[in-house]
Amino acid sequence: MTATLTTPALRIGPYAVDPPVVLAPMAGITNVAFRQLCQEYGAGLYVCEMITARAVVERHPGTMHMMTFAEGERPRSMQLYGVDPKTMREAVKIVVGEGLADHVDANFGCPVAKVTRKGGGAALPFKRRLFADIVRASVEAAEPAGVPFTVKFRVGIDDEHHTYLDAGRIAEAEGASAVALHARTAAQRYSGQADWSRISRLKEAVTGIPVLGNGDIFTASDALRMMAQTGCDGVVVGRGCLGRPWLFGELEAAFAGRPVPEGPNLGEVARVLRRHADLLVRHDGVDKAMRDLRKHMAWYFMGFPVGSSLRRRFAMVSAPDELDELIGQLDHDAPFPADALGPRGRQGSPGKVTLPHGWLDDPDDPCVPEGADLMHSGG
Ligand SMILES: Cc1cc2nc3c(=O)[nH]c(=O)nc-3n(C[C@H](O)[C@H](O)[C@H](O)COP(=O)(O)O)c2cc1C
Repeated sequence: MTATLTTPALRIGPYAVDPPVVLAPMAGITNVAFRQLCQEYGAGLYVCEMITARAVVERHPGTMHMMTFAEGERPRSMQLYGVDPKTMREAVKIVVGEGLADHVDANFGCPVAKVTRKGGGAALPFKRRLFADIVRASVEAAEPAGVPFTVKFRVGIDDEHHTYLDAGRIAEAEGASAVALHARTAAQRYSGQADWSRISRLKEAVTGIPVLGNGDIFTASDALRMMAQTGCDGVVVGRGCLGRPWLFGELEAAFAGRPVPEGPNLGEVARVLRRHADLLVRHDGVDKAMRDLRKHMAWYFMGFPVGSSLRRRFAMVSAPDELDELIGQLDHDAPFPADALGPRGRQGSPGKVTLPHGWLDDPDDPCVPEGADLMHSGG
């Protein structure tokens, strides 16, 4: 039986997301060029890099540039990060009111110390009332324009402080259009395995809006397995598509019950890499494009027979001509490595989550520390 026969269509507000696949927001990765590249392989919902709510309100020029979408990219899906209801309301009002976004997601999953130390990211859902206030304020700002607001979070701070079931119930009660769970705690960072049984439990707790599952989808069959095992309404794919934008084509085929195409050989990967470079140059100019592309090189060549000195040269490429010259040196016939599981991107080791003093003493204390809405990148 195929997933299409067992899986009802995913709807997020007014949008049918078919196949039920979402590109995870990834800071420094899911810019307009990368989204466009992924969208060339398959349909789904493609979320932009995380944008700081305060920077939107202050109309930070770099932030406004991050809100670039390709012509015809619909829905324009934007993730915001904020820690207080007022700033989030204002930011949502701006991006919705000025027609910059058709879907707004909020990031409550960031485990980075400089964020959790201020009570943001994955620390925030522990403060149930504050979390509810932020969701309500954002929904109130988005709803009049018919723009759905969704929420992404982790299992909790650590194994002693799980927040996901309450976060899901609160988000639903306050009018969110869907929730997405990265099935790890903040203390886990990206280590170990995502615990998909948490997604099943969230699905039982949240019955009126779609529940999206996230964590460790590296192949199309992982996605089908997550849907079948957890009953989730859709999947969110992060590190699995790094250096592998064609994964979205494989997901589309799998969800339609078609055979999943073979992975590309090295020559085809080089063509994808070249296309990625072109898209980046078009949006950002050569210098920024090459800087951005360099971080994707190791992911593109993962498992392929590319010598270390050639890899190093790719990782320092500074111009499209040079890229072409290096591509010419690759063994284009090298087949896709059958045993490569795919790039895991950043893994990070587990560790204690840095929190504001006394944060865990009172889960309902809605205080926000001074200067909490800091600029940052990371998820
Ligand atoms: C480089 C990188 C940047 C990320 N940035 C964000 C972010 O800005 N917002 C967010 O909600 N999650 C962010 N994440 C987390 C992913 O969206 C996703 O939840 C996580 O990678 C788990 O999914 P995966 O196992 O498919 O990678 C980031 C992850 C990575 C690897």
